[in-house]
Formats: sequence, C-alpha cells, structure tokens
Amino acid sequence: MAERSFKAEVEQLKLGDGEPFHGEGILAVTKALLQAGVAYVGGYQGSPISHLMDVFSDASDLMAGLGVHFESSASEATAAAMLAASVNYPLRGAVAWKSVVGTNVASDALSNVASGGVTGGALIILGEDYGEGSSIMQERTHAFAMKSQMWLLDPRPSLPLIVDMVEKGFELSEASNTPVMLELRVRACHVTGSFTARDNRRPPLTVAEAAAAPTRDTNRIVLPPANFLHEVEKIEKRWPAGIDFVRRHRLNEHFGTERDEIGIIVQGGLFNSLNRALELLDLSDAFGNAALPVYVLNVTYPLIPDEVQAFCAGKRAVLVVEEGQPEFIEHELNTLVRRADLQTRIIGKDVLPRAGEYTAAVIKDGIARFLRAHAPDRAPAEEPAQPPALPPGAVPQRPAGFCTGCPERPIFSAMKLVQKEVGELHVSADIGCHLFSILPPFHIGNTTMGYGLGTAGASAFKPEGKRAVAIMGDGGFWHNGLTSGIGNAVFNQDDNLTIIVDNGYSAATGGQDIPSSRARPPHRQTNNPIERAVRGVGIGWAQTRTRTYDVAGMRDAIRDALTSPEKGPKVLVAQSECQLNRQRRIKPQMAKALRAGERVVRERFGVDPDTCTGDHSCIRLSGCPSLTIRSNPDPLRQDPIAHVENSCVGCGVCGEVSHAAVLCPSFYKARIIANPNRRDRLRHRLRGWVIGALQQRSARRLAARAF
Ligand SMILES: O=C(O)C(=O)Cc1c[nH]c2ccccc12
Repeated sequence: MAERSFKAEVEQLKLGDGEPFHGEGILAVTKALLQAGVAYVGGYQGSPISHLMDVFSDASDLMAGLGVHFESSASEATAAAMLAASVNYPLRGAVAWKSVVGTNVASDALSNVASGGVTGGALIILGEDYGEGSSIMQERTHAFAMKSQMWLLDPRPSLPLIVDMVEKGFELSEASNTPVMLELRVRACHVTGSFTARDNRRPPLTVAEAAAAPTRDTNRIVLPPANFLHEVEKIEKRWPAGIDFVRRHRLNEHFGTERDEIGIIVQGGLFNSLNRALELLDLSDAFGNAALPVYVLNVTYPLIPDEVQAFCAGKRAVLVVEEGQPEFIEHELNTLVRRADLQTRIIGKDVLPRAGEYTAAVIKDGIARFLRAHAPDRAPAEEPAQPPALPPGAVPQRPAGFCTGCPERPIFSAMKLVQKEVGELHVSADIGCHLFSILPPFHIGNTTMGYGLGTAGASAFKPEGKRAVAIMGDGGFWHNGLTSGIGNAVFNQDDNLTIIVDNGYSAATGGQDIPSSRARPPHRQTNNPIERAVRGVGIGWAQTRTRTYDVAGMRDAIRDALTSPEKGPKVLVAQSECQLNRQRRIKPQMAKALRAGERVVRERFGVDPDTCTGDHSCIRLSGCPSLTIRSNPDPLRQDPIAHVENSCVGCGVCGEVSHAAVLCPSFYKARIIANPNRRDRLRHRLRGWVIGALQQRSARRLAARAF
C-alpha cells in the first residue's frame, strides 16, 4: 500500500487528442510516456521519484491494455538492466529511480548500455534528491552523464515543456543511439499545470513481439574488440549526432531581452527559481520576461558549443546558475569561450554558494553580487542583513525520529536494554527509517554504507568476546542485502548478528510492497518469508519475532543471539507492520465501521499524573513524538510530568518499555469505545460507581486532614 493513491488521477492518462490535462509533473511525465509509444516501463522507488513509481503502479492496468510492459524492479540495477530491451530492438523504454544513490546502484548496467548504445529510445527518469529536503549525500548525477556519455535533460519545470522533453528525449536517444537521462527535482515532480493531451500510442512493436523474434548483434555487447569500437563510435558518431539533434530541435530556450552586455545561463530545472529571484529584483515578471538575456539549458549535458558561443559573444560577463558541486557546467563554459577566443567572463561559484540548494533567495543574492561587480548601474541597493525571524534559541530542537507507534522503536529500546547487560555494541546501520536510531534518544549505529549494506558494513568487525550487530531493513534485504550481506556473512563464516526490520513495506520510500509484504496485490507475488530466504543461503541461527512491541521478548531474543554458543552469522527477523501504513490501512476501515454504527474500539495510552515522578526515563528510552511533558498537578512537586498526547495510536511501547526496564508504573491503557453495546455501558456504569465511591472516600479523608 503506497503512501498516496493515484487511482483517481490516472484516469486523466486516458485523455485523447486536444483534451486539456491538469495535474502534477509526475502524471504529466507518465502521460507523455504513453503518448510517445513507450513499450516497457520499470523502476525503483525513492524520494522524489517514489510517487512516479506509484503513478506507474496505479496505471498498470491501463499500460497492460496498451501492450506496455510494466514492472516494479527489485533495484535500480534491475531497472537499468531492463534497458537491454532497447539495445537490439526499436523499443522505447523508460525506467525511473532516485538519484544519485539509485544511479550508483544502477551504474554497472548503465555503463554497459551506454557503451553498446541503443536502437530504441532509452529514457532514465531521475529524481534528483539534492538540497535542504534531501536525506542523502549531496552528489550530482551530472558526473554519471559525463563518465558514461549519456545525455542529461534538466527541463524547465513547466508541464508542456516536460511533456515535450519526454518525447524529444526518446527521439534524441534514437538519433544518437545514446541513453538519455531526464532529471526531475522534487519541485518539478509535483509542480501543477496543464497541457494539451494527445492520444496514447500503442508501441509499434511490443516487448513480447520483439522477444518472439530474437535478433542479436555482438557489436552491441561489451566484449573486446567491440568495447573499443564503442569508444570510437561515442566520439565520432553519437556525440555529433546528439549535439546536432539538440541544436536542430532547439531543446534549449532563450528568455528575456535579445542583446546585452551581460546575461545568465541557467540549468532548466532552476529556471522558475531564477525567474522569481529576478522578479524580486525588478528584473523580470511572472511570465519570464526578463530584463536581460537568459539562456536556459534544458539539456545540461552535452553543452552546444555554437549556442554557447552565440550567447556569450558581445557579452562582458555571463552568470551561470548551476546547483551543486563540482561546477561541471561552469568549467565547460570556460573551455568553450576560451576555444572560441571570446573575452566573456564566466561568473558562477564566485558569487553563488559552492554547495547547497539554490532557492530563489540564494539566487537573488548571487545575482545582486554579479550585478554589483559587472553591471553596477543595474545592481540593487545594498540591503542590511535581515535578522532571522526567530532567534535560533527560540526554535525547539527536535531531531528527526520514528513516527508515533513505529514498530522499529521497541527494537532499539530492547537493544539499549541489552547494551546495559553486555556493554556497548558496534552497530552497522542501514538505509531506511531505522537509521533514525542513530539520533537521540537511542544513539545506536556507528556507520551506514548504503541501501541493504548494513550486514556488509559489519563484516570486517570481529570484536573480541562480543558480536557486532548489523541492522537491515526488509526493503534493503530484497534490494541486495540477501546476497551482499547475508550470503556474504555465511560464506565468510561471520559470527555477527543481523536484525532484519521487517515492517511489511519499503516504508522509507513511501510504503511500496516488496517480496515479503503481507498484502496481496493483484499483479505481484508477495508473502515470501525472509527467514526462509536466509535459511536458503545457509543461515543456521534464524528467528522471527512477530511482535516487536513486546520489548522484553525482543530484549531476550537479542540477548540470546549475542550470547548463544552457536557459531556462524545469526539473523533475527523483527516483524511488525509499519504504523504509518497500518493507520492508512485501518483508518478508512474504522471510519466505515463508525458510519455503519458498529462498535469500534481504539486503544490509547496515558500517564497517571499522580504516579509520574517526572524523571522522563520513558521519553529517553522511547522518544515517541506523542510523549510530551506537562506541568505537574502536585503543588509539592516542581518537575513536569510525562503526558501522552492525542496522536497516540496505542502501540503500547511506552508502557512496555517502562515495565521491561522496571521504570515506572504510571502508564495506563485506555480503551475508547465508539457505539458501545449494552455490556460496555453496564461495565462503564459499574466502574463509575466503584471509582466514584473510592474517590469520595479519599476526598473525605483528605478533607478530614485539611488545615
Ligand atoms: O527514498 C530514499 O530517500 C532513499 O534513500 C531510498 C533509496 C532508494 N534507492 C536507494 C539506493 C541507495 C540508497 C538509498 C536508496
């Protein structure tokens, strides 16, 4: 079950010639693929491309009807390898993933497909996860485009242009026998707009038809001597063909005035932010009518020497707005103006930050600096630095952490308890929500080396008299961890413990199904138990615990694994459903039951204010966002007490932790019953009566002792 359903939106993908399409960037991309006669689609989810995968998935019946093959790939490497279908056959194919991490994973297949080249258009749609909202290392996909010679499109975030670039991307790929990457920043994925639809096109040749009549050309396979010839072909044929296509079809755009002594060159994807910055400087309007020439690189690799020369000629200085580092485009522009013997100064990172996201505010400052140095008469007046809206100290510090009711939290609470007994553990962390264990309140996890690589990251660690622990998510396990982690540990006779966090989904990427998911989606084979898979590659000590919320049980299982005399790698599968997905799943069911007048029971936890001493060890051992503090009702005590606020989903970990750690008796569980039946009402009345009587007695005793 994915984070968002696009079942309603995908209806628009059926629109025909001339009809207006309104919606988000990711839907526009999908519509463009269908209009372009794509024959196969694949990919692996990850922000900001997760929702594109969800759109594909929700549109899979429509795709099947058009003869388009779709699959959710096991990893980005799998998705990239699918492009093999475009090597020998005139089949258009598109795959999607999150860059730069996904591109790293895919790079083996990408190098191969880029070397041999393609016959059918091969489009790789990349979610560029760069900037303040990102959770990954800040690297640029541009480097991959350069090293493997694949073209890189970075379209201006406007729906008609994005749709056109998808179609042109296929044509460019076919004209130059080169895979084409289409980079979408998060804003482009979700920008809304309209465009005029065209009819969907059935692929002229389907993957099934192509596979029924196989052909092969050994010159397209990376094997000597063909691989050396690919290098020649890349330089002599594909490069000039690519440049020629981009130039003839005017994929790059010009905005603003025609002639000037200064100008701006910008990555297409940053155009909207640039234009907003210009607007704030009174140098443009909302429609991009800039007061100076702007050259928009919808194709950021390769650059087109003639176009660059024509734009720079007669200009004293040109500002290049290029996000990230190294500044590949700036380097290349300098080379191009030098080769053309132009005296134009290329100004980039000297006035813009070397790294970090280029928001409109950042670009605005950069333009102001550029103008002050190179066109002072047009520069804005110096503004005094604005103090921050709030002093930093006024903003409460709150590290990212597990969701309310997350089933992963008790695993780490249990690990903390085990550490009290066996000492500090070396913990190799993995990509996924469980990575939050590194932050307060858990402080568990020493390194993270990549998706599904938790166990591999621990393989060199053989602590004396102890065992190292690796964490692996179920998503990472199926992505590659089964072989790179578990298989490797068996083969190398490791003695470590891997805790596999099996929450039923690829939770961190938005709740997509994976091979061990418990859901039964119509087009996938799920319910493949992780324990069976690890036993299949030779694990002897494997256990599955089916309720992570049982903190004492988790603690005992982890302790057993760490102290068992048995040699060899150990695997503990810690199972409980991702709470976000669980809530998404059960909330509509509960709402439906409530509407039908049925009895619905909800569990909530609370803290008895009279018992709580205010030591907050519950908060320190769990960190649940629903646990907060409130002032102590006891006039003789100063410390604020713990309090469970309304987001509580009743997972019970706070209470479990308190008991397992022998902390605190102040937690209570409440059952909130909607549409109670007669027994519920009777019980309620009886309880009210007993409690009322006891309270009255206690009130009387207090009154008797009152001053
Ligand atoms: O969705 C995210 O934020 C991720 O980082 C997940 C992800 C998807 N593919 C990957 C490949 C390597 C590392 C992380 C991911």
